[in-house]
Amino acid sequence: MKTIMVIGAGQMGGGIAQVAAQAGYSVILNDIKDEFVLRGLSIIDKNLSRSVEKGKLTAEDKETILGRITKSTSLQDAAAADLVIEAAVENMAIKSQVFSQLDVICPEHTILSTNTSSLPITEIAAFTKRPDRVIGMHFMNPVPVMKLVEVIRGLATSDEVYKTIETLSIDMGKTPVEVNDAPGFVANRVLIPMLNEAIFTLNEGIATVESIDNVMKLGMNHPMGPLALADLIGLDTVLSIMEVLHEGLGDKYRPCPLLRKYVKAGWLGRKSGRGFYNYQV
Ligand SMILES: CC(=O)CC(=O)SCCNC(=O)CCNC(=O)[C@H](O)C(C)(C)COP(=O)(O)OP(=O)(O)OC[C@H]1O[C@@H](n2cnc3c(N)ncnc32)[C@H](O)[C@@H]1OP(=O)(O)O
Ligand SMILES: NC(=O)C1=CN([C@@H]2O[C@H](COP(=O)(O)OP(=O)(O)OC[C@H]3O[C@@H](n4cnc5c(N)ncnc54)[C@H](O)[C@@H]3O)[C@@H](O)[C@H]2O)C=CC1
Repeated sequence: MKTIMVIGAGQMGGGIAQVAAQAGYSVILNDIKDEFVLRGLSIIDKNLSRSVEKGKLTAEDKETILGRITKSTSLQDAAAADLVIEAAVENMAIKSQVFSQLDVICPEHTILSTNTSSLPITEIAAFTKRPDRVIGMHFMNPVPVMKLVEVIRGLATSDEVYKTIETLSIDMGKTPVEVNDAPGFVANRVLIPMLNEAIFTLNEGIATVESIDNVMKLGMNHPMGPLALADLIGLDTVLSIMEVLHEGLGDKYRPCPLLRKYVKAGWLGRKSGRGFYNYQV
């Protein structure tokens, strides 16, 4: 495997492109607009500069890594990819469009993977004529820091494709963990209801934003509180995942109305400058 195309240059796609380029792969970073690709590249540049300042990389390494990433705003560029990692927004209509187009554009050997947080891999695979070559590759945020990749097989995913992705994840410095195709897989089945419950706690006036986060940081040693973590993930993504859990697993997983209200207001967390906290964008 030589060339990886990453679709979506947001916080996840940018991070995935960075670790893939650091692992020596040629990366095509794709988004719908040039400005989004440039924004993704500038975050990668900033991350690598920080590593240079800390003495973890040389300035020359940084340039070599950046030199492995090419920009793309056309899905047709996937014709050159051995693997595609899709990290566009958490929306089945968009993913279905992307996967059905990729199936036509990509050579037969190309593996099509998705970084979806919660959507069924088997259903995404069914938008292609190569369901045996479709797989879930679920990285955690922030990608350059977090070790886990959940690897999720669809019903038809071949053993060969699973093995390739397992090996690639290790090459990228990650630890793959195999989980079955079910709403939210393991990570988000367990994590996101906790974030939703923290939002209910806020909505019911039980404590302030800071107090809720402090309880979980000081009491449970979580590196960040649930409301700060929801802001990091993106409240639109948290809501999409809760909706998948709600639809697939029942009423226990009802999204908190305050979460819906924030998303409707465009308060999406760090990426929009406002969520449970305020940020500079
Ligand atoms: C929604 C889904 O589908 C699945 C998910 O991803 S769920 C979310 C999973 N992620 C989490 O739970 C994250 C929980 N939070 C944490 O682990 C930590 O708070 C954190 C890693 C984000 C920040 O750690 P911290 O110690 O508070 O801050 P800080 O000292 O600034 O950073 C620690 C290191 O991470 C790096 N880092 C932090 N944020 C980064 C980012 N966005 N990109 C790249 N590197 C980053 C820093 O440069 C620093 O690196 P060094 O060790 O080389 O110095
Ligand atoms: N935010 C998180 O903590 C995590 C998110 N994920 C998943 O990763 C995916 C991306 O999430 P984020 O990076 O957080 O979102 P984001 O909102 O930061 O970025 C998404 C990017 O996809 C682009 N995009 C939208 N439609 C596209 C298309 N048709 N073609 C190419 N690019 C397109 C957008 O312009 C945007 O730049 C989602 O499926 C999400 O569920 C997975 C793990 C963690």
